[in-house]
Amino acid sequence: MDVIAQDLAVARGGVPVLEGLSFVLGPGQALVLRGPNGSGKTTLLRTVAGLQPPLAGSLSGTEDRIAYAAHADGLKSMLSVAENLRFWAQVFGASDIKPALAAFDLDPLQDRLAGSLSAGQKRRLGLARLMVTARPVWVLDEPTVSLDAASVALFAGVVRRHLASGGCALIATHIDLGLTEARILDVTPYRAAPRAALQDEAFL
Ligand SMILES: Nc1ncnc2c1ncn2[C@@H]1O[C@H](COP(=O)(O)OP(=O)(O)OP(=O)(O)O)[C@@H](O)[C@H]1O
Repeated sequence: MDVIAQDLAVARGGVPVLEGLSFVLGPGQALVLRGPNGSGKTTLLRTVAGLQPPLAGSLSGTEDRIAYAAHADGLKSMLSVAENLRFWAQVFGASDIKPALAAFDLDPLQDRLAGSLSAGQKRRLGLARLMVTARPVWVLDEPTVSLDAASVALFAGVVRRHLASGGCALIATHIDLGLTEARILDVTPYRAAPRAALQDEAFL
């Protein structure tokens, strides 16, 4: 099933950010969002993930199919690495956390409390969570922040395997993940036109 965005407009804090945006994301495909800071990539990802409604246009193929990895890792600091993964595996009805531990080199850390991990280790755990959701559409916001080169390579491999197994990914990233088959969508041309009335309100 494809994810289809048609003539989508998205807003943040009531202010339109992007408009007129359309794309199709099919099985095995990756779409990388580009654009300067503040251009609306996160807002678009939040909308696709269902955390906020679109201002206009339509989205299909997203319901109950999205695994979203946001800036905040959202880990339970008083649970161990393995307990965190088990928790999410139960929420999503998956059972085996071993492949996720192995893929992100978390085996040696599995009994450590998540709260005691370094920033990069926390990020690896946050991303490992994707693998226990069994969801086909990965929506990733700057997934490589805090990761060293070796971890970026691990992560790129995980994404590649996800695509090869029929999954897809929508990724906002400033770095090149080396996904040669990924398409690029620069959001800059879709910036919403400034609205005088809304801007006036902002100065009140
Ligand atoms: N909580 C918020 N309330 C109101 N406006 C916000 C909020 N968060 C972000 N914005 C604004 O919405 C616009 C789009 O921000 P967004 O986070 O989507 O951009 P981005 O392309 O993801 O940026 P970056 O590359 O810096 O992560 C920006 O002008 C930003 O200042």
